[in-house]
Amino acid sequence: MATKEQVLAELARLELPDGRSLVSADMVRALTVEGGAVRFVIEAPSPEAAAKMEPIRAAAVDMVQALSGVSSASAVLTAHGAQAAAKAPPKLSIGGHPDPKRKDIRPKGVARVIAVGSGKGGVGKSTVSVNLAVALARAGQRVGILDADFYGPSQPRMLGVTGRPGQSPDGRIMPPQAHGLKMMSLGLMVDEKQAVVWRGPMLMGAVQQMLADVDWGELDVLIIDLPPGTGDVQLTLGQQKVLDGAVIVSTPQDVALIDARKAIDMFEKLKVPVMGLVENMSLYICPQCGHEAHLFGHGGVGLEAERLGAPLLAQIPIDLETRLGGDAGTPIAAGETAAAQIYADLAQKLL
Ligand SMILES: Nc1ncnc2c1ncn2[C@@H]1O[C@H](COP(=O)(O)OP(=O)(O)OP(=O)(O)O)[C@@H](O)[C@H]1O
Repeated sequence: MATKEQVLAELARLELPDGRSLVSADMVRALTVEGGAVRFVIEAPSPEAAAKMEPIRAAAVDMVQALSGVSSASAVLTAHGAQAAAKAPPKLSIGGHPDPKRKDIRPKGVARVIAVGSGKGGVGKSTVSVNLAVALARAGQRVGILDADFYGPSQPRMLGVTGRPGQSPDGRIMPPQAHGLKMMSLGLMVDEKQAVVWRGPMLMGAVQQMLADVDWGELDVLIIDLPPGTGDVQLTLGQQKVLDGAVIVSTPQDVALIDARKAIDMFEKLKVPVMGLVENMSLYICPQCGHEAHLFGHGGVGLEAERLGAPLLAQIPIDLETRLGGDAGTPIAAGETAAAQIYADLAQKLL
């Protein structure tokens, strides 16, 4: 069986026009080797560079395929959003009341829209959203993530995307790409201080624009990272029949669970199927001695899932690497740790 190191060593032999290799130019992302099947993402510095790199991608796949112990190889070419952003600042402005004439805001090319919600803030909803999105992309899905947590947009930081998105020739917003995902966030369009004073109609207008005015293209799934609670954004998305399902994140702590119940009730009233619950910060395993501590209680989310007849989709421990990855713009699910495996399993369950 080939190892990741052997694959990287092989890719390091493939020379780019500037003399560097895919490895020395730090373009290889999300490399996985599973039972002889090798998958990776080549992240180009800009969409223009990516457009010229198809022959490199094909050559890289051929080289890896020829390695002994490799049964199949595939690579996806993406472009990093930040550079693209610098070249094409959008003229489109976000903000303003929703257009009542615009009824159907669900993006046409998107097969499924899944919301990730929570009752209470700070339970890890954005962390779960982005890592689930990355895990789905690693499982071969075409995935987008819409950061609709307008009061605290964290996806740009969690995915390491800065700068403003580009604009397509027909005037739509081009979502930046990172870690194999298309991403859009109000945090890329307006000053954070501006958005926090927005109320109902402004938020609904922004939701409408970020779904309908963004060129999401063809996607298998769009994950929406909701604001915490049961506010205007949730109502707009539910009433306008945008959502196919919702995943609820909670910690096992009672105060979080009480609020999670309210979020679940709201989705039920809106006739959005609750696909399951995720227990985040489920336990802490001491890296020194292996002792398990249930800092926020134990089992509460599982009991709630049972009461609802909805699956408990995952139990995610408190993990330093998860927090560090989130702060550094490298979601933990893009790596090979135990936490990454939990997200891969969560993605499989949802698939
Ligand atoms: N399993 C985990 N292990 C360690 N840290 C975590 C875990 N889940 C989330 N965090 C950290 O907790 C903090 C809050 O997480 P996050 O922003 O995802 O929560 P949220 O519910 O989206 O919050 P908000 O209500 O502000 O939108 C972040 O610093 C994140 O890195």
